[in-house]
Amino acid sequence: MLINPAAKYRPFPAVPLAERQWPSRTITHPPIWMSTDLRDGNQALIEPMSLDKKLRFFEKLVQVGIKEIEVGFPSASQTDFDFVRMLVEEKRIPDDVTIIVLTQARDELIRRTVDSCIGARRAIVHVYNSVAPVFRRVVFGMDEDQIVQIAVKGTQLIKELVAQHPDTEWGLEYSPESFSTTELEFSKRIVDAVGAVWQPTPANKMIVNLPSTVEAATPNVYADQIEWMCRNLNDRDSLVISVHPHNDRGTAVAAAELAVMAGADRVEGCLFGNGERTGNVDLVTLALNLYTQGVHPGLDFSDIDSIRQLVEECNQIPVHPRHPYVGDLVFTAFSGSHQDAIKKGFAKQQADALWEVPYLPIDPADLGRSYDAVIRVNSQSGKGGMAYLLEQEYGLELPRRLQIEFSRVVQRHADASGREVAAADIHALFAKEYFEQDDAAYRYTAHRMTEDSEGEQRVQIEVSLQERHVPKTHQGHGNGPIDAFVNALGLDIRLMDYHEHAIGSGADARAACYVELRLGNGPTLFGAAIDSNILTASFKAVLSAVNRQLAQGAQAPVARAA
Ligand SMILES: CC(=O)SCCNC(=O)CCNC(=O)[C@H](O)C(C)(C)COP(=O)(O)OP(=O)(O)OC[C@H]1O[C@@H](n2cnc3c(N)ncnc32)[C@H](O)[C@@H]1OP(=O)(O)O
Ligand SMILES: CC(C)C(=O)C(=O)O
Repeated sequence: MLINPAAKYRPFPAVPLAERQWPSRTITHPPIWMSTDLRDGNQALIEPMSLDKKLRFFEKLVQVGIKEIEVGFPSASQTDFDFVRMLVEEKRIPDDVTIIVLTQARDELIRRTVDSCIGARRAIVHVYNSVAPVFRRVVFGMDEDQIVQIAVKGTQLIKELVAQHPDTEWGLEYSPESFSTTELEFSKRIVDAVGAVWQPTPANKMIVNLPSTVEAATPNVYADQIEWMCRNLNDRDSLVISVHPHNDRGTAVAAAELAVMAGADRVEGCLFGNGERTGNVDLVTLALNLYTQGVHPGLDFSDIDSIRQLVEECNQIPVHPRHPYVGDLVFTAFSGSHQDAIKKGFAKQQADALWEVPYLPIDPADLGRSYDAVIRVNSQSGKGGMAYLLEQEYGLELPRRLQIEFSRVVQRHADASGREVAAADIHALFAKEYFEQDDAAYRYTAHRMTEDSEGEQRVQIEVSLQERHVPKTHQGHGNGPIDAFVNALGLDIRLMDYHEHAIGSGADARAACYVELRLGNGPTLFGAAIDSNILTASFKAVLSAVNRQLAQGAQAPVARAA
């Protein structure tokens, strides 16, 4: 890189726009969406789409609800020409959808383009020529008047040709290509000249598409340019002002949004931002950005994964895992504090209330994505993530202090493996630590209990256990079943906390119990168990905690203090 980039690159000049209005506007309704996936998107593919792929993509765009679809550059390739003919002849264009076909402003190309649409109910011929100084000088070697003549003559020819096919409702779209790097006065001049030929009316508008063919400035500059054009073009009420932002600086979405605030009525782009170089603006992100502001975009992305699948297949380009709204990882949190907040947010979120789940700008369910993938666990995760997964996948509602205790087990595992820990792995770790306990000192076998309504010591219990693989029976009594069980064990146990909940419902319901206790002077530790009988679950949970105490070095057995 250069020490002084100013020797090679110039800053983009600001637009002298007095009292610009767009910064204080908000977007309250969606623009007209135009998909150029089958044209700008297609021309940027390593392998352009086949007829079959184009058709499947077209049908998906229709299903999503896009009403203006640029279907190709029919004069450029036989496939594009054949595709337009197929749509027209096989009557595959719904009544409320309009096809658009692109052509350079060259006679033979215009003729073939108009031919491709004959018989269509409605079609828009999109004609362009590049107007920026560098194109005038380097590519065309023409002055401003000659460049205006290319556009004017092209429009005249289109007008003559379409007049010969009155059964089709024809529209015109004109793009001064490379608009955003062109002097505004010259862009106005050429657009007005095209309008003077086409003669649009408020009832029969002409589309003026103002592309940032190469994005060269911050989005506010583009917004200024659009507001300037909206203020200064002739017959504004007979025009649909369209924008076509490219993403060379990575700010196409912002540029499109600010341009709409500045007065653009229509946005051209591609699903997930395919298109020349860094792509066209991503229509999905734009639409869902609106949706998260409470404005329905008029497009349906409620099964966004199936849309992504089709687009990836047709474009042969994967969508990035961090792509807004659709990427594999965008509804996933690995870091502990994010997981904690998301878990709490989901727990508090009411179905019909305003969306308030921290870190998630949209409800994944609105896009047909599942909550399961929201939280994933690795070494950066805390208790919230693993607790969420255990609850969602296995119905285990761990009390808070148990979450803290068990998260250390998960953390050790994640650090050692260096990998993501799946929900099934977390459950296996939990089962090993609390349920299975390979070297358990005590294992529950059976119990018999009687309750006496008289006196203080009302519960009598006989407990059968395996103690270090030796069958033993103990008797005890207490003022409740757990008290009686603990007394029967004859160990110095102090119960600190107890939680239980049902897993499932009806005949298959089981009880989960979590018991926090201290054995002698040992640490306070949890035990956990699941059983179809709630008392058995709680006895097993006590033994689970005792076993963990002993495994961590407490003396066994510890005699109960007198
Ligand atoms: C910004 C955009 O995305 S615009 C869309 C771009 N898409 C495409 O180009 C994809 C399809 N294009 C093609 O297949 C071909 O370019 C074709 C069929 C359109 C034309 O092919 P060719 O006749 O071989 O010309 P080529 O591709 O080299 O284009 C350059 C010529 O077109 C002229 N030209 C370029 N744009 C325009 C225009 N909008 N209006 C009139 N002439 C133009 C150039 O001056 C140059 O003319 P020259 O050869 O006399 O110097
Ligand atoms: C044809 C025009 C609209 C274009 O694709 C561009 O300028 O990027």
